[in-house]
Amino acid sequence: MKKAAFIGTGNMGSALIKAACRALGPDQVVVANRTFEKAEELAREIGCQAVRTNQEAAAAGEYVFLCVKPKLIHGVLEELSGALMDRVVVSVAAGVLLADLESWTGERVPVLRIMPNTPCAIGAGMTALSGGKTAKEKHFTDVEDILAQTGRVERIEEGLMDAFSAVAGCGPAFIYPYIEALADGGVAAGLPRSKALVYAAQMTLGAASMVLESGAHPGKLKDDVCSPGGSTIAGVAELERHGLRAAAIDAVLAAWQKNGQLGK
Ligand SMILES: NC(=O)C1=CN([C@@H]2O[C@H](COP(=O)(O)OP(=O)(O)OC[C@H]3O[C@@H](n4cnc5c(N)ncnc54)[C@H](O)[C@@H]3O)[C@@H](O)[C@H]2O)C=CC1
Ligand SMILES: O=C(O)[C@@H]1CCC=N1
Repeated sequence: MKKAAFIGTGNMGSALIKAACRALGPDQVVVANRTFEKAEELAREIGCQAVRTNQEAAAAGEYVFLCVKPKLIHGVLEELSGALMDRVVVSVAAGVLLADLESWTGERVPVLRIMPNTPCAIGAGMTALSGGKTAKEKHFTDVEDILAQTGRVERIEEGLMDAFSAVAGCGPAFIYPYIEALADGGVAAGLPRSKALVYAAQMTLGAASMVLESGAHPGKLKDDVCSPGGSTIAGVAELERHGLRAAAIDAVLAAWQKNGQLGK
């Protein structure tokens, strides 16, 4: 028996599969996808096993990670009914409630939800974890061990999962356009495109690390960059004039509302 089976090898599934292979070793990971060739190609790349059906994956792995679209979770669980004895189901799907997962799997199957993000692929992810009624401490710690190479993992109440998803799950897509736009500004000011992107991305990484490592309020860190009468405050004033903060808050709220609808 392998430790982890993954159903769905798309953007999020493949990021988690790579991290699980690093944490457990590829011999502990089995993967399946609707298009087998896609699972096979990933398995060949990282050395884990690909199987042709979801049932084979569930039969081979103790922790069964469901990495398909929210609307497909119910159907996949119906397909797996009878194959989940002594298994633990871990859903990655946004907006699909633990209570629904429990009703679709049957009461005796422990169920957990996780909300990862794509930077899990390089060990820089932020993932939340919630457990259903029959999930035991061992199930939490086992999932945390499987996710050990994905980055930061935190247990949260399920009621906060949609809000967490909006900030951390969707968040990378709110940051990439910003990095791209900063680089565009750099290009407009004369930097070569390839250099401008590296400078913008490394700066973003550094600024985020300052928030996490210093514990200082982002407002204070911003103030530290703004020399009186200098260039930074001129740029900050432009961001405020264009409503950067309102745009960021509205983006998170729109994603939060949508997350709540995805499982329905
Ligand atoms: N993309 C992201 O950043 C994040 C996604 N999620 C969740 O992860 C799940 C997957 O999302 P993505 O990876 O973005 O989608 P995706 O479309 O990239 O991947 C889904 C994969 O599932 C496969 N698939 C479809 N039906 C299947 C079936 N019946 N059996 C086996 N495989 C099947 C598809 O061929 C595809 O490879 C969603 O539920 C989403 O809410 C959660 C956090 C972040
Ligand atoms: O866009 C989505 O629906 C998923 C949920 C979190 C990130 N991607």
